Amino acid sequence: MEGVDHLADERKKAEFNVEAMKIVWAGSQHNLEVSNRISKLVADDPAFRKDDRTMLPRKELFKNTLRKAAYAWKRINELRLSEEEASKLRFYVDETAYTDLHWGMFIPAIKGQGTDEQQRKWLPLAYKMQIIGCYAQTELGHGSNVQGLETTATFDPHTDEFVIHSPTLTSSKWWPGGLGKVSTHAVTYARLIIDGKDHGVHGFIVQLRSLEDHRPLPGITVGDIGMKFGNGAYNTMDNGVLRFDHVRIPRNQMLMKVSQVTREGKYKQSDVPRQLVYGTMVYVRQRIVADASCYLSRAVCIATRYSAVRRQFGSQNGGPETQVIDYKTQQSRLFPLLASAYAFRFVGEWLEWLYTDVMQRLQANDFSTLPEAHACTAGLKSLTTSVTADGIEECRKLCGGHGYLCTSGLPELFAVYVPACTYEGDNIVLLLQVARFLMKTVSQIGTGKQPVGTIAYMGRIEHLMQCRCNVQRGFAELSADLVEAAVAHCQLIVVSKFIEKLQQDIPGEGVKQQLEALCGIYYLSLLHKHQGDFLATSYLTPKQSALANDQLRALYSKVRPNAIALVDAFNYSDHFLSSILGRYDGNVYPKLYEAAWKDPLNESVVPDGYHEYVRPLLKQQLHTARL
Ligand SMILES: CCCCCCCCCC/C=C\CCC/C=C/C(=O)SCCNC(=O)CCNC(=O)[C@H](O)C(C)(C)COP(=O)(O)OP(=O)(O)OC[C@H]1O[C@@H](n2cnc3c(N)ncnc32)[C@H](O)[C@@H]1OP(=O)(O)O
Ligand SMILES: Cc1cc2nc3c(=O)[nH]c(=O)nc-3n(C[C@H](O)[C@H](O)[C@H](O)COP(=O)(O)OP(=O)(O)OC[C@H]3O[C@@H](n4cnc5c(N)ncnc54)[C@H](O)[C@@H]3O)c2cc1C
Repeated sequence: MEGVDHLADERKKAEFNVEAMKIVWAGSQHNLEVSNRISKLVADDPAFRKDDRTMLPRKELFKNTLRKAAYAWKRINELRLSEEEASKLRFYVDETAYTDLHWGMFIPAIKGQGTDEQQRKWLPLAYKMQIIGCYAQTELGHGSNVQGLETTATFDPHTDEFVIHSPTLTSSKWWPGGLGKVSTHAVTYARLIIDGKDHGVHGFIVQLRSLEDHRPLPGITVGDIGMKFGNGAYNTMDNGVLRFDHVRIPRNQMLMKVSQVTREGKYKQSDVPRQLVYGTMVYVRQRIVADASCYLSRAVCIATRYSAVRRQFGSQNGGPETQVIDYKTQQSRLFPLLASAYAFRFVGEWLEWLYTDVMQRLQANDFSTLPEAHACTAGLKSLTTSVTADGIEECRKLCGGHGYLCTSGLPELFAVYVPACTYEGDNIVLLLQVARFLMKTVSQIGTGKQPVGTIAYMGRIEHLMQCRCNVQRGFAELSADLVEAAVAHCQLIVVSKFIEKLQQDIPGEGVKQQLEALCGIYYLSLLHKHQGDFLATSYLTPKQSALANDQLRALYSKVRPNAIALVDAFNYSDHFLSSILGRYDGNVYPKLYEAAWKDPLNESVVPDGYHEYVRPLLKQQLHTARL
């Protein structure tokens, strides 16, 4: 019934202060206040309706996204929202759009790789959205291999310009979000050519469309690359294709913080690592880690609430059937994901600190922690997005048949999230970067002391490195194993940061105890999953492994009465979750039934097509012997 909290009994079981846990999840009292205010602002505004997305044809869907983005911008300015509040508003609008790339990559690229003069020129235009930008790096033929990009930027000393050109079909820019139909400018990555010498990939600001009539400028061919996975989902984004036919830009539109080209055409590489040209990707990877906890927690919230509502089997003498959340199999699938959501939240906080620290060091020309930052952002982006993508799908399955309905919110959540395993760096390619970092670390141990434990096999590689073959062959031969080592390395970071979080002062009755239980579930479920490795390397005895599994089950029982309260602490509105299964009040069945009749297919009792295609079948006079 309306107004009844079908989960009230579950909420009464909580053994901790949920309001205090909301502050832990939000990061601070201030963050919680801003989240509450902006989330309500969005949820209460019908202009931000999103329950129709999966039913709109692409052109209508996209136009609706443009409308929402323009309306959001209008509200941001009317209400004079701060950058923090504006970012929260875009988060709660919950619709991928060209603005993600404008604010999330185009502006950071100029801030990270532009000179002070270039920032003074371009950032005010971008902040006022008088230009709209995208990040055009990936090409049809190359995405992972940035050094393989083919677009050229050839310096013309006669005119003090760069000529931007797409020499081959595979050099066409392909995938950049916001490029297809909206962006007026791009930070474009191209090979810098001076007097016939290739200086590698650099960033350039290129205008793509007229600010008067939005038509592509001369030499520019640009469009959308077409429909992507799922209905609605990422099809609100205009991922584009772009070709340059000898497009001329002024020399001062090469981003020149890291390296410069003088008026005379002299190339100057500052004494900074060339990899700083990759800085925007590092920035986004660390943000994606924090975002993974948001996506995973949304799916877990839906699956947990529904698991408490859903009853199946187990009725005694006509009494109520068993809540599926009480089945150990349901708990063994759901609670590690709940623990992961919290774990990723905390490692995301730490990674943001690490990134900020590295950026401050760079200001002082201290590059000592750059390799660690690269390895951590790459590895944690890979780990958290893979677990989150798989976790959203598991949450769909945890909801049985109803999880497959669009009104569960889970199919679209999955469809919009899964590209995170690919964009900003394919997850395997990034893990190989971590493995390279690990190998370099191990080789630097290099005093003949063999690594032990789960990285013992790296000693064999090191041995190969020293005697029988070169690093490349050893690395390539064992790359699949090295990727597993990289994952283990990243898991160690996640567990360590969860434990460090628990060593902080955490106010609120019972809050720390719940987080300790979730931390235990996180590392014990990992131990359980990989117990073969631990047993094979004698890190664990069979008895210890059995004890760990017993403790894991005990922790499931400890978390069970608190599960609903632990997902309430995510503080998501019903509007944001957009899920009948995940409703705060648990009023699932009536709302599922009500929603079904709103589907356009039910606008008529007899479906379109009946008379043409069904009636003739029913009325046909079959003359086959079979009948
Ligand atoms: C779910 C929504 C989330 C939204 C959250 C909010 C985000 C903000 C908004 C964003 C909106 C939407 C997100 C989607 C948009 C997607 C955008 C993109 O996809 S942009 C394109 C991304 N492309 C890539 O990531 C390409 C991946 N490839 C690479 O990074 C490189 O090619 C690499 C690293 C694989 C290889 O580079 P290279 O060949 O140059 O190096 P080597 O491997 O030879 O290594 C040499 C040396 O360099 C070190 N190195 C490499 N990279 C870095 C780095 N980034 N920083 C520092 N150091 C680096 C490497 O470790 C080696 O060191 P050595 O000491 O020699 O071993
Ligand atoms: C939704 C979406 C949005 C995007 N937005 C943008 C954007 O705004 N701007 C932009 O520039 N790009 C964008 N991209 C492109 C994205 O960054 C690339 O697709 C991504 O970097 C992967 O590169 P790739 O497509 O070349 O994959 P590939 O590298 O071709 O991967 C194919 C397979 O090859 C494997 N592989 C590749 N290299 C190696 C290796 N050395 N060793 C072992 N295996 C390897 C990979 O693991 C993978 O299994 C977007 C992509 C998507 C899907």
